[in-house]
Amino acid sequence: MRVLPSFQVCRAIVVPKQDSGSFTEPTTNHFVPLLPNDQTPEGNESHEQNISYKIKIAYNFHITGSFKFVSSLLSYDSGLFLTIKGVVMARYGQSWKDVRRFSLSTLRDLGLGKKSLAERVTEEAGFLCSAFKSKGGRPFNPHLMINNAVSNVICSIVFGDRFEYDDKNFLKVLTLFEEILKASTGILTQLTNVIPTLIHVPGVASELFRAQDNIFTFLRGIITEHKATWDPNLKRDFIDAFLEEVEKTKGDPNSAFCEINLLMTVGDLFTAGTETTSTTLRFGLLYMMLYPDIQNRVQEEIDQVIGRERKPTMDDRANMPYTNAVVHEIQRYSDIIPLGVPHKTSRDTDINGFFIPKDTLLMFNLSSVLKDESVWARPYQFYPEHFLDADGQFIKRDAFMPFSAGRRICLGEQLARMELFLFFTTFLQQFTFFIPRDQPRPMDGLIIAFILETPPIKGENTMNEDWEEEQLR
Ligand code: HEM
Repeated sequence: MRVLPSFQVCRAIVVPKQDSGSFTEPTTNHFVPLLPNDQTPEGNESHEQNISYKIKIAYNFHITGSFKFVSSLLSYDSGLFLTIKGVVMARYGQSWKDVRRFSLSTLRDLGLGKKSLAERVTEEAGFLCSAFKSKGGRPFNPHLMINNAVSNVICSIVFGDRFEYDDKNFLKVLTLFEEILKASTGILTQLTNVIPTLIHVPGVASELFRAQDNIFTFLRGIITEHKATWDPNLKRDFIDAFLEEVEKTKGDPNSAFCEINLLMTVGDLFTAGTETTSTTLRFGLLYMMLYPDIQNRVQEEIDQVIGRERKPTMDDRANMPYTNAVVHEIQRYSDIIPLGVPHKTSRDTDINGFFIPKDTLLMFNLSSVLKDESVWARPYQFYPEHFLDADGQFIKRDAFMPFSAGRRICLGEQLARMELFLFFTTFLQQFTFFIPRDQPRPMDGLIIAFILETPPIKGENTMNEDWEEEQLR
């Protein structure tokens, strides 16, 4: 493995497919405009090749769903080959393009970027605050409740439904995300990554894919229900819109709109739309507990601009530079997806003197940009002033790229930004968060999983375990 140093825009850890002999030694700073997917030639590959993607098991098992589902598509040849559909892990090509374009336009049709969706988010934030209030000021861990509320936003777009915070089935699904993240750093994953043939040992695959399998069973149930009640004249949600495309393109062997792709895309939106935003929000609350002065300043701004009664709207953001800066700093400092999503060069590539051969796995070191010492005044501190000018006005920073960049930039960025601002502002409008007096100060460090996790917060844990057990019983 060779680490390419000092990129101006985005840095990459490059993992050569075979030998590293073909790499030239970097000598100067290099500019990398997020490489591989932007440069893939379109064209004469077969449909099957277009959707196949070679990648190491450590990444496969996070994202691609149940082993049973993909098992027939697995083969072994100095690594694992999977046929992957959906958006997140789909190989750059026509199928990915069609599904990404469709997903973006359907999300817009269903309210993304419009007032109606912002109102849905504020409504959900209100439900969540009521659930917080029901704790009567006692310490508790808001982990699952926040996940549930955030997930409800993407669920209402994709499934046309939300789930109550005490819905036992849904809470079980939410705990599966954590299982997946924990397993991602587990010993079995590491071993399988080093010795991919292990996947063929009976029991290994089912253990690795157990949680995904359960998530996909849940999603299959929802899709089956939709199919049973589908009315072509009524577009209730994303699944209905996708079913319409499946119907329209029936008989076209090259169509991306097949049922497997429906399941994978719904899985992508559901998982990507739940864990990322809720983890960021939990980091936000953690930082507010750790830095009460910053929390006070946000609350003062909320009092001035919104007051205590009116619900926050997206229009408020322009008048709230400090809060906006804090929300950005939460994302910069928590840096929850430090290595982005892995990509692969689909042809030999030459970038400013680097030769990167075809089929090289690339991981983008987003962390090196979000914590770049030459850009940020205090890269390793929580410092909202990173996003404020001398007059206290909000400033955009080029090196703020938690959503990555290029053609594969996060599809849900707009939704995530809206959710972060509205949830966070609603929380601080209604509550002050602090560490229980008898508890030690939690760390502001990170737990490494595929995405980074908040550390356990002791005082909250006690309550949470009771609460979670109570909910799941
Ligand atoms: C704070 C919240 C979020 C963060 C930090 C985040 C970050 C990211 C990152 C780093 C990538 C990889 C980009 C790349 O491959 O270079 C990504 C991809 C993606 N995200 Fe997000 N994301 C967030 C929220 C969401 C939400 C709410 C959705 C749901 C709509 C979503 C859907 C996706 C999808 C579908 C992709 C794959 C895009 C593609 O490959 O074309 N994300 N996200």
